[in-house]
Amino acid sequence: MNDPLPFSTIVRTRPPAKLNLFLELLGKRDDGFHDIDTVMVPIDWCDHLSLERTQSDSIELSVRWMPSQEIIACQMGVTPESEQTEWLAIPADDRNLVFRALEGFRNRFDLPTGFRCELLKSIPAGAGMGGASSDAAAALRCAAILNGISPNHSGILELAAGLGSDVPFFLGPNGEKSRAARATGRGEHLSQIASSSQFDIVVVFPAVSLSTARVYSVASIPDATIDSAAMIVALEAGLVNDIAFGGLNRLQEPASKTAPEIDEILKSMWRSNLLGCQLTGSGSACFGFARSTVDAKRVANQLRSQYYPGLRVSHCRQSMVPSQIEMSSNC
Ligand SMILES: C[C@](O)(CO)[C@H](O)COP(=O)(O)OP(=O)(O)OC[C@H]1O[C@@H](n2ccc(N)nc2=O)[C@H](O)[C@@H]1O
Ligand SMILES: Nc1ncnc2c1ncn2[C@@H]1O[C@H](COP(=O)(O)OP(=O)(O)OP(=O)(O)O)[C@@H](O)[C@H]1O
Repeated sequence: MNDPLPFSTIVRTRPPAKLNLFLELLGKRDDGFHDIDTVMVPIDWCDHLSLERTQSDSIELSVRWMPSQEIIACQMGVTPESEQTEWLAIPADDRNLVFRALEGFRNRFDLPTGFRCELLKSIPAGAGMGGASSDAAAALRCAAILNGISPNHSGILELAAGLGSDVPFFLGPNGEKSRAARATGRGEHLSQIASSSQFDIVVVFPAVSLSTARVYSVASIPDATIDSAAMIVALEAGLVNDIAFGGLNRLQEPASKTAPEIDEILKSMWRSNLLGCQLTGSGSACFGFARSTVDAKRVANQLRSQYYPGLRVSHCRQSMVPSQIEMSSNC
């Protein structure tokens, strides 16, 4: 453990979203979780997080949407106050996973000092894109660096797994840089997948957020489960057709029953000539692989105008976990 960095130091990072290219349910456990076999990739749809130490013993968190809540509400054809837009209201108190991560960090390392954190949101919430989990992992790593603790300290991994099943993925398997990983157990056991390709992916968020617990609660375990091995081979070989058409998400059916707009969006995505369209995580966001960068831009524009206002559509590429951290001084 080194000395903490000066109070004037600010660290910044861009927590990425994730997509589940493959997600099989292996069984329901006694602790209320499911054993899963999933393959995830980080993508370049990112939030922005900055963190500094403070002399107080508290956590100050501010959260706002980029470019603004009003612009996003306008794109989606909703008013920020309406009941259907709970996904726009991101809490800045102890309901926020970043707040809980920093609080857990202070307790775990017995810190007398506090944190000031600014979170700029871009990743849709309740979308199955792991936005809150990624923010929490980023907050833990930034907090570690500011306090002279290695981001690979075993305490960071323990805190991450305690915050949520998806959080460890955003630390990278064994803290190593990763473009794809397999997660098993309830999602906290990670292994690296040697993938170096970058694919063009169209990601679509319909204006609905889904509760992960609710989607799992109505899912059934298949009689015969499928293994992620073929997806891993396809990723390692960089074969976009095999990846796209080898996708599986066992939560897609229960999520579509909860939110019928998912099936409608998926049908439109298939019609626009994307390869292998499916739901990510517990939804509601869907994605499909494009045949080229030009095709991805064309399909994203087409879906945006077809549904305007009503969808958030983004042309994404694979990125990397953990996110890179930059340091500056406000002196
Ligand atoms: C759907 C995925 O995003 C796929 O990567 C994850 O499995 C969900 O991970 P997460 O959002 O971090 O979920 P957690 O916060 O750990 O759990 C929320 C709730 O989802 C259910 N849950 C979650 C993970 C899991 N393997 N089995 C479950 O049954 C449990 O009811 C749990 O109470
Ligand atoms: N930092 C955060 N960013 C976004 N939502 C947050 C955050 N902290 C807490 N939340 C709450 O968590 C819920 C959704 O979180 P998140 O965006 O991670 O869901 P998700 O995309 O379904 O994630 P997952 O893929 O892990 O299931 C929302 O109800 C939101 O209010």
